Amino acid sequence: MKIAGREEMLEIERYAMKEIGISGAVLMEIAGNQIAEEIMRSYPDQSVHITVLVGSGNNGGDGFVIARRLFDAGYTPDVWLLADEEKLEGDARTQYQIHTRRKLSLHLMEEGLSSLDETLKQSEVLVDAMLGTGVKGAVREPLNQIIEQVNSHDFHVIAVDIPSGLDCNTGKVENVAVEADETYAFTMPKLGFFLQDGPSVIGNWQVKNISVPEGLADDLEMNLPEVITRALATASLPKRPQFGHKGTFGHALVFGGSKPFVGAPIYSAHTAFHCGVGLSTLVIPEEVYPVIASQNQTALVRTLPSESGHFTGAGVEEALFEKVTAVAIGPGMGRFDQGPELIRDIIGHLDEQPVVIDADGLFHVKDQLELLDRYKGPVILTPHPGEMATLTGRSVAEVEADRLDIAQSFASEHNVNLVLKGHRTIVATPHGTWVNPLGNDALAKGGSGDVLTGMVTAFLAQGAAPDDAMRAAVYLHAASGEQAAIDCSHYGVTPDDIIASSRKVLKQLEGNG
Ligand SMILES: NC(=O)C1=CN([C@@H]2O[C@H](COP(=O)(O)OP(=O)(O)OC[C@H]3O[C@@H](n4cnc5c(N)ncnc54)[C@H](OP(=O)(O)O)[C@@H]3O)[C@@H](O)[C@H]2O)[C@@H](O)CC1
Ligand SMILES: [K+]
Repeated sequence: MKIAGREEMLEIERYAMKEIGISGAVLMEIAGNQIAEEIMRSYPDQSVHITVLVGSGNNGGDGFVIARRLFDAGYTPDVWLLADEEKLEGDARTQYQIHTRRKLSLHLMEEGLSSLDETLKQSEVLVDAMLGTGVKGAVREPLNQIIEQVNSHDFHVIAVDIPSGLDCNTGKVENVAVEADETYAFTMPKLGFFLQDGPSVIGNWQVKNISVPEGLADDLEMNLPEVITRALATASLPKRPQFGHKGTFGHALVFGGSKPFVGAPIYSAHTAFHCGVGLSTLVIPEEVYPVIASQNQTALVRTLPSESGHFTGAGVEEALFEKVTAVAIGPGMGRFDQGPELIRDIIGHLDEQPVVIDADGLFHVKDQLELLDRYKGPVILTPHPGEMATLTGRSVAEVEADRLDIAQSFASEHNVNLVLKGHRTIVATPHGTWVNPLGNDALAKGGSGDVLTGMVTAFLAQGAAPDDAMRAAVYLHAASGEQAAIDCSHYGVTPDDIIASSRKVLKQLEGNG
């Protein structure tokens, strides 16, 4: 499922009208109908109090269609036009004229905001058709006040195409946006659903087909990001030959650990084991061996010389990587002077196996990014926004404000594969970008990233291509977090719970495939 911005939606709409010959009024009619039908399905009792708030653009035009369809079906919605009638033009004006010529009831702004608030107080369902993809900048008077009023009430809010006030491209809410329970997006979800403030205002979202095929985006050669749907995640999992032996399923090697961080590499190696690898091996500093060995039951353990609880950089040799099919560097590794050299040395000894770099592995690689482009095998980086800021020399705020573009351009510029973690994790390769629609606060905990590293490494070790491995892993990780929160509460989820839930989720995905 592709994700579109404002300009792409306009281009697709233009194409549908000009080249396919579906007029704007027809598109609007289908769009409005689709949402009216959803409302009627959810609220079969026609006495339900529905309020439709209509703005001056085409989003408002959709609102008029929804209202008319509801009247036709025996409902009596309160419809408010929140703009000057003179301002309406084009298809929105046509819909307004149909509404008024049919003498369907309509409230106007002259009635005043307090009268609108009286209506809102009695409403059970609110349809937000004030502003759509065409919003520019901060919401102006009086709509900003009206949106605040709307948000202060406790009714079911249905946003038409996008919650009013949310920027379609950036996901930024400049001053105020409708907090929707449900958003019905036409043709495609919008970029803003997944960025910045978007996830917190869109509620549950669904796409409605309005007779504009999604494939049009490809015909128009739009290189759009895609949503990692459950089906895509399932298709991205490595295939498992039924009669394989442990050698068939790969060998993941995790380089990490230090005195303060003994748990991290264990989580990664342990996760890899739970996600299907035949073997996983931990390579850790000698001094932490006793602690790690006592806590680890699934991975083989190798040690390298250490000093003050960190690797010294010595001891990396080819034999470490024999029969290894994917390597993760970084979990719990910490920062130490020889770090950059150690990373160079590890990569220098690899034989084109995929390499995942995470945590302080990223810190050690930040000043030698050319190493990544030069390496002949696939490189996968899994930064959180802070690590991405370090890699790019920007602030965390800058990274968060422009996640998608920063991830896309970093992947292309350095010829790497990137998982930019966050509330809506982004997967970027030099050839494409995907957005994970899942994830919750239960994942925001130390150790959760190490589990994700283990998942990506596991799928790579089993032969998945980098984009497949990253998509499968980020989806599985987030779905496991959601499942764990159901089982153990949002407060109580630990990395071990995410690992345990991942088996449940994998089982569901296996059933889907
Ligand atoms: N694409 C498709 O295939 C289809 C699209 N469709 C629908 O069209 C929608 C896009 O419609 P659109 O382009 O007319 O823009 P829309 O969101 O109604 O807003 C424009 C109005 O908002 C106003 N306004 C702007 N900023 C503002 C602010 N900060 N504060 C206050 N006001 C502000 C602006 O006023 P102005 O700034 O010009 O004075 C103007 O009046 C789309 O979301 C979907 O619902 C469907 O009908 C079917 C097919
Ligand atoms: K809207």
